[in-house]
Amino acid sequence: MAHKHSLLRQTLPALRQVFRAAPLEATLLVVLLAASGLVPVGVLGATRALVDGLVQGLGEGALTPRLLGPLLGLALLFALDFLLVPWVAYLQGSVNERLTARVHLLLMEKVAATPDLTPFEDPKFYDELQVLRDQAPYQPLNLLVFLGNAFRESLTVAGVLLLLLTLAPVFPLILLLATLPQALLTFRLQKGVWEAVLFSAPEARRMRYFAEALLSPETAKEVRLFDLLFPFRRRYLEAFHTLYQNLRRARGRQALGASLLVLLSASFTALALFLGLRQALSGAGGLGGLVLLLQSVGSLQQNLFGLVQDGGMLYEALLYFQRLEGFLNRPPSLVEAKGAKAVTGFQEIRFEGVGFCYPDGRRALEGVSFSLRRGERLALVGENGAGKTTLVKLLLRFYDPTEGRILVDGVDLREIDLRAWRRLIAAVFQDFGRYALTLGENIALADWESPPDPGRLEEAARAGGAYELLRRLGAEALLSKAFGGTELSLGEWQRIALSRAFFRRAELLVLDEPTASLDPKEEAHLYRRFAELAQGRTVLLITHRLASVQMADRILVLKEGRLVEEGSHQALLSRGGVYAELWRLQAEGYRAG
Ligand SMILES: Nc1ncnc2c1ncn2[C@@H]1O[C@H](COP(=O)(O)OP(=O)(O)OP(=O)(O)O)[C@@H](O)[C@H]1O
Repeated sequence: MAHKHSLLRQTLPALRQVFRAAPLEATLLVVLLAASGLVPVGVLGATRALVDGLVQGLGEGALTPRLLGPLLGLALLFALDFLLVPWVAYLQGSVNERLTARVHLLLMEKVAATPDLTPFEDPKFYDELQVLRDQAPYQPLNLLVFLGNAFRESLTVAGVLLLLLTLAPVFPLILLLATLPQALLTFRLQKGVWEAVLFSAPEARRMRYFAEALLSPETAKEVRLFDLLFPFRRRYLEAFHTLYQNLRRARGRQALGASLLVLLSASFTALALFLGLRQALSGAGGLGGLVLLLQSVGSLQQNLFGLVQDGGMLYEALLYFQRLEGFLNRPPSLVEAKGAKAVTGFQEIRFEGVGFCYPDGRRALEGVSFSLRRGERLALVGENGAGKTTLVKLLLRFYDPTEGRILVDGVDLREIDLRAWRRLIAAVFQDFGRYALTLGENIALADWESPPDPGRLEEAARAGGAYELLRRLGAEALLSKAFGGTELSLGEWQRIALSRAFFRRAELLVLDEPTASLDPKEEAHLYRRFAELAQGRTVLLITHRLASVQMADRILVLKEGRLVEEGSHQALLSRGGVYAELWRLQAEGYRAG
């Protein structure tokens, strides 16, 4: 009973998704599958009646109604069987398409609607997402095919056993003994194989990873330059051999065990036939009964083994839907406060003793306090890993501080409506997006709800340095090679990302290394325009190029997660601290160059 329950529990999440994706078609599919599962049972019954009719009518030389009935029945059943095939395929295909789209949509909604980035820090979340994403294109189809087969085969087995009951109760029992042990053993061993596959997931994943590294265009240059085919191929093969050894061992056990049971199966089959023959000779079951018995052995074996063979794929598909359900039911990592305040602007943002540890325990910020007033231009500098980007992530509330708080006009950021807050901000990140959309769309994404406005697009492109590009290619030019569009250089993409930020008429502009890929001319140009562009806006600029920092009203220097210096360029230079040292090093570098 407990087993039954767990089987049901395993099947429910999958069934729920199937019926939500396509309720009508799924119901129809169940009906057709049930019919196709019962057809073989009907064929056995009709064959038995036909044989019995034949024995009785032997020598009469005419087709009696006793023969015509079963004959017609058989013809109809065969016709039905042929008829069901295309319609089952049609429904499976159609439900599959809707189910696959549904699974993808559920994943997209769950992941992209998460307001913060904390889940991505959790390796378990990340792994789950990876598996769910990788298998989303084929597990729905596996489910429909293998669950459908299992349903049909179970019905056939049950029907055949019921039919055998009409001969004598002992027959279903003996035939089950003839077929079930072998099927069960095969199932158990087969399960060993799937588990070897599932549990050796790390190997399978490593294989995929190294194959991907050699096949993808992102790594193509280094692969060739450093001759990475050989080391990566070796790693691939190492993973493959481990996986292969495990699987081969499990498969060998499976074949051996199943062979050992052949004797048992043969004995019980012989016993059933002996009893059947005796019954037929005594005239009790008739010849039809004996034929039924013979055919039942074949049918039971075929269907039980079908169940076993498909069991592995079915198990995996059911597991997939269980995982999906678990993933979708994950509680959100960031819960928005009830009655959050919808802000429309701010006068001052204040960091008060802000500290932050990444969920893996790594401390990135400690005791950071400063304020940023409306209209001010603040630069954030510091060595790699000093915590600059982390500070921006907290400001955008991708994470909440682990100590201290961020106040917007005295209100804790956690009490502020997140969407309203983010609408006030435009940012260019180091890893900005490059979307396979048109050039115009790439820029206007920052405010996609507004109606198209060529004037505004032009203005943003001018501000971000993409105006030439816009004029040359046009707003309708499809970008990114993925869909046959134009590919841009990294610096050109960065101009688009900057224009996107300017497109959103935001109060606060956050620029994290906005010029890393720009040529010196455009960089100088951008900073010269900066005062004008930043007019009335509050700006937070992260940069390693100290020359560009001079346009800031105030500079914050971060070192190992702590705020160590704060002041204007001149004040910090005369202080002779970390900033002055960084400045001296850069200036020397330029002179040496
Ligand atoms: N997702 C993360 N999980 C764990 N640690 C992280 C994560 N992101 C960053 N860190 C760590 O936090 C510290 C601060 O990183 P951050 O990206 O804020 O530095 P940064 O000052 O912006 O550096 P850079 O100049 O290289 O961009 C680093 O030591 C980094 O290793």
